[in-house]
Amino acid sequence: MPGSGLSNGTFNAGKLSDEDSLAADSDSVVNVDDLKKTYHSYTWRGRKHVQAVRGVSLQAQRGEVFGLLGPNGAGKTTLIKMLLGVIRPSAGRATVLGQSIGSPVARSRVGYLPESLRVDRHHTARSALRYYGRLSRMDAQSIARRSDELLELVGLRGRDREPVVRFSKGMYQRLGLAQALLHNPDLLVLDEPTDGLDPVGRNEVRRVIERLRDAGKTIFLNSHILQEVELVCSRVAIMAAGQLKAIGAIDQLADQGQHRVTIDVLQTANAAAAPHSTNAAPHSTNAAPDLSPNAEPPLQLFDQQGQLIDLAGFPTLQFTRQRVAVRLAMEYESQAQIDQLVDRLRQSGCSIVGLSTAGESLEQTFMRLVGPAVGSDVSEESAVDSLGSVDGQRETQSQAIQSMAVQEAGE
Ligand SMILES: Nc1ncnc2c1ncn2[C@@H]1O[C@H](COP(=O)(O)OP(=O)(O)OP(=O)(O)O)[C@@H](O)[C@H]1O
Repeated sequence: MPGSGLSNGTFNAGKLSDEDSLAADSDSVVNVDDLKKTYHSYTWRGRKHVQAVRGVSLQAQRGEVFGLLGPNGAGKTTLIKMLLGVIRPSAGRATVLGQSIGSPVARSRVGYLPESLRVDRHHTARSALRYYGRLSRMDAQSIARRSDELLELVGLRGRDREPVVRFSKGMYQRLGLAQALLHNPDLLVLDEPTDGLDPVGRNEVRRVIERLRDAGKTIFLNSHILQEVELVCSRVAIMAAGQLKAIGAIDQLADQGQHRVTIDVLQTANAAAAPHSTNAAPHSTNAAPDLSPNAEPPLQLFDQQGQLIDLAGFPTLQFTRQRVAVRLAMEYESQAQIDQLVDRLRQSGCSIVGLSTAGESLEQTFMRLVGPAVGSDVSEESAVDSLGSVDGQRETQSQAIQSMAVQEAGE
């Protein structure tokens, strides 16, 4: 990667031009209806079919940052390629800004930042933008004007005449954002825009994304970095095995999951480690029992009279010893479960010194919905990646358009 070891330079996101603030046609910028893609390929063992996308429907509204999440092989890149018009769907329908995907008008209004943009070493940021502008058939005057605005926007104004080999990865990605914005698209498709960036670089790219969102651009963001998605996206779609597992605001998705309560009980002489008693069901823990000779016996709670507190009604309770407390934690579905546990502890004379509840993180939501990583259905043995040298995640915009022609000719 160019520019390794060099600083990012001072970053000052510039102002957006009126052109950037242009409103899109309608509120539904991306409209996907039961979209499907099956890849067919031939090997010496016969024909293979990979159902990469199996009936996905979703909408992204104007001005929102929409996150697309999913494990490897979920079908995200295939979906993005269909939206960009790089490959044709096998079935279903989709529009971008009211135009059929793949149509020249739709393509002219979509900007794409591939995962790993390749810019020739000899280019400066300015000459690279000139090159991409010419590819998009922009005239020299428009290229110069847009370059000024965009270099300001992405914070590269003072560094625009340096060769890109001196750029850090963050600067490089910001240049990538500028090239994706050159023709002033209404929809931006960003593939892993912050992958491999340090926290400063991530923050810089995030700030540009936020400015674009505030200016009314719609952003479709494919990212593996869940924290990133949590920070910048208003809604997310979670895909696995070619299907949509969930779609909605991050809070909404998390609300459907389990919540966890943690209660700290003051550790007295009575609430100490002890072997299981026979007069009550043992407090369960999800962890496998440690059977080694030096293992500590499981923690249990005793009342003031030294009797084991019966907590068998709370089978998922887990215990950990804190400095001055014993921490009880369990998943709960209703407030009543917390009330019952608190009542039980108080009736037994326990002093509660802390209680907190927490919802799911996006990562927990993701794991709940997706589980262990799963790939798409393959009708025979393993999937074959027939894209060969045309790896969509590494394409520049112009290469993407060229590859579309190649793909379409082949289909
Ligand atoms: N050109 C192709 N020919 C045959 N199968 C393909 C082709 N492109 C992708 N696939 C298969 O389609 C499925 C979905 O792939 P896709 O690249 O869309 O997933 P993804 O979610 O983007 O994964 P990743 O995050 O790893 O990029 C996978 O099983 C993949 O092997």
